[in-house]
Amino acid sequence: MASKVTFIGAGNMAGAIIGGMIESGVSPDDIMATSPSDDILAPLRERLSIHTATDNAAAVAESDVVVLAVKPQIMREVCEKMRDAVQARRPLIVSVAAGLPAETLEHWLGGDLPLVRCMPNTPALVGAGAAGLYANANVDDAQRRLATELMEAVGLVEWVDDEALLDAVTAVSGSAPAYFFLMFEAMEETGVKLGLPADTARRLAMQTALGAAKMALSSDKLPGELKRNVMSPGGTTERAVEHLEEAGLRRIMAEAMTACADRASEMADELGKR
Ligand SMILES: NC(=O)C1=CN([C@@H]2O[C@H](COP(=O)(O)OP(=O)(O)OC[C@H]3O[C@@H](n4cnc5c(N)ncnc54)[C@H](O)[C@@H]3O)[C@@H](O)[C@H]2O)C=CC1
Ligand SMILES: O=C(O)[C@@H]1CCC=N1
Repeated sequence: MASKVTFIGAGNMAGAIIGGMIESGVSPDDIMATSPSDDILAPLRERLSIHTATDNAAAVAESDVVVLAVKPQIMREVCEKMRDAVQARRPLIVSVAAGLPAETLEHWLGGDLPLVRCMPNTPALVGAGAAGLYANANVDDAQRRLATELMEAVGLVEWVDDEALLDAVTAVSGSAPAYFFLMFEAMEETGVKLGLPADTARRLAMQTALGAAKMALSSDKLPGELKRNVMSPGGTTERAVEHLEEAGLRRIMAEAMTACADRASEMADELGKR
């Protein structure tokens, strides 16, 4: 991608996408990141050789794509301060913020802009991200391809036609790395109780998750069948899976993911007022 991409905000999510982009071969010369604090930018400059700036408006003036990657709570102030620069340049805007509606973001930036809302996740850092994307009516085909190219550099891309579905994407992939990290913690704790050294239990649990995901992605069988293939009748897995089902794992996942999606829509109500 020869387009100049500027990340407004250089935290966990921007850092993950930038790291993944560079890993996939995008030139650091085409990437800029901004933050009010040079303490955050200096390591990115030194480690990844990207451009950095503390002035958002100046950074926008040279960009083809502007990725909004600050916390939702400060987004309004950040957008309004760079509004004139955005209107002068009219780049493709890509927001990765949870909750905030495209129309509100566009309005804060002065209106009539091509804007893609994206819900990514941090495994983008290792090229294994999973992102949902939604385009507003001003986004043309070339800009849609550009957003796809940007996010495909760091993982899987799924477009949704209904913006409200991004809340579901947040529950299924945006927030979901944390569910698996929690599972790793729980599996390690139990592995230790069962006598394994902590690092052995951790490595085995993580490698097993990687193997299960890789196997399910490359198989033409559905996960239920792959699960049954591990469950020998009267064997060990059957005992564990029966326990998970009886203890309500499906209900717990449904409640947690619904709470996640509800929070995204609540954030839109709290922060997305125009
Ligand atoms: N962390 C995650 O797993 C995911 C985060 N997101 C979204 O990404 C966005 C950023 O989240 P994180 O990276 O986790 O937060 P973070 O707190 O790690 O990063 C935010 C960055 O914004 C910078 N910043 C603060 N004020 C600024 C300003 N005026 N101008 C430019 N930069 C400024 C901060 O220095 C910081 O580097 C949020 O909107 C969040 O909803 C979306 C999907 C996943
Ligand atoms: O927890 C959050 O609000 C952000 C959005 C999705 C993942 N992290």
